[in-house]
Amino acid sequence: MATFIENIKMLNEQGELVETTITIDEGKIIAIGGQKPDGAQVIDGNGNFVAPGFVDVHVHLREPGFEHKETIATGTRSAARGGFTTICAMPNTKPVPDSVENLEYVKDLIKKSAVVRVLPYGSLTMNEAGEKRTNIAELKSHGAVAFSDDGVGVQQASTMYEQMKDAAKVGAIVVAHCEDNSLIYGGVMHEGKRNKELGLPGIPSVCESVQIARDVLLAEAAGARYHVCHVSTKESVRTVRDAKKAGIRVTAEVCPHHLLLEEMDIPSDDANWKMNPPLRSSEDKKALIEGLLDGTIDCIATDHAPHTQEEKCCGMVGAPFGIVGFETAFPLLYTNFVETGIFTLKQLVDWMTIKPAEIFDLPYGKIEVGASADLTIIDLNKEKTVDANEFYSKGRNTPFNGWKAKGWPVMTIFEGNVVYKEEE
Ligand SMILES: NC(=O)N[C@@H](CC(=O)O)C(=O)O
Ligand SMILES: [Zn+2]
Repeated sequence: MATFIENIKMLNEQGELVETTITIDEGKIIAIGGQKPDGAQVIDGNGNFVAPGFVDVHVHLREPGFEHKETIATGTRSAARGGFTTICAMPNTKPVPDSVENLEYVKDLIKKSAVVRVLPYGSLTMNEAGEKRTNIAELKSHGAVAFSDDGVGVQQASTMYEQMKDAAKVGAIVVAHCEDNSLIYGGVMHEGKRNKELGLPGIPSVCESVQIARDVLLAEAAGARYHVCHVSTKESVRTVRDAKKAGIRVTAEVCPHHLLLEEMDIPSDDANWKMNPPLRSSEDKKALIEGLLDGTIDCIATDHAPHTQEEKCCGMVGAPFGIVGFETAFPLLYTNFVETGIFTLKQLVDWMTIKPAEIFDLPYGKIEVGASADLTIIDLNKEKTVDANEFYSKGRNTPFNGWKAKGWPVMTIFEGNVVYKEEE
């Protein structure tokens, strides 16, 4: 039976909101702006905004191996509640998808319990240990969406170079968490002003940018497609900008928290403010926003990284890095950047849909006839306070608890089925 969504507004090419209808059948969009087919089931959009289902190329679902933090079931329900319908799962699980066997195991788990589309990464090195290289061609042919050792940087240049050359041969994308281990200094937050006030060890900005600089040169030499995870510093933005100018095939993502927060916002030694890379200076934050606006940074990714309250209970030293992201990303960005006129609604939506989809060669992130019926219906006027206790994610680790925001997803549709509906 077809589904007919009426009383809905979508963005046109000019970025204006126009009233329309969307007809779905067999999981696909079959008409935009048409009449209700006989017998179709009707969804009333209540005059709300409909966006393509969000695409997030950097998420941590924790299963297999760390189910106490999150499972594929809870993580994908959390994604659906945030409006995400396609998410790329990072490989820092146990086991790591570093072999066909381990990748197939992860794919089976996804098939069993995911409520949205989960595309697993393969790792760059065995067990993400940075030593023995994985077989990129083989993992790609078994469905690895891209390749990363996210959670750690690849320390050895030759390891990265060899993997980039192998990736280039089969058109695979190398996705890098850039962090030079010799420059971490046991830091738990940005090496700047606030860490000194709090008496906590700092991670200097060069820890990230120096590895991006190395990698763009390696990508050039290898002819590889190279994507940088969670860019956080102004030097990183400049390095990516220069590399793009030189014609190197580099793309980059930025996380909502790095656009919204800076080191001086950290209220105390509270591990809900601990993530990797850390919140940087206000100049860094400004450079990230400029980088998005001038196209240096290509897309937004949440880096949804759930951890337990026990792990995050007792200050930054000793706590794991990472914060959850799915259920707050859109409203926080909409409220703080679109309502204030810094981004247009179209820019924000594009950075969360078509841009990441294009980088990763995915046929998603757009509303068009023939496309998968992945849709997010958003009430742009609805105002709500972030309440971590309401999250569908197992993680409560967010620095945004208590923030007021507008623009909440009220319904998420994946392959034609409603996978999230606002409770009321
Ligand atoms: N970002 C984080 O702070 N943590 C991530 C790892 C990562 O994305 O680097 C995690 O897996 O917890
Ligand atoms: Zn990372």
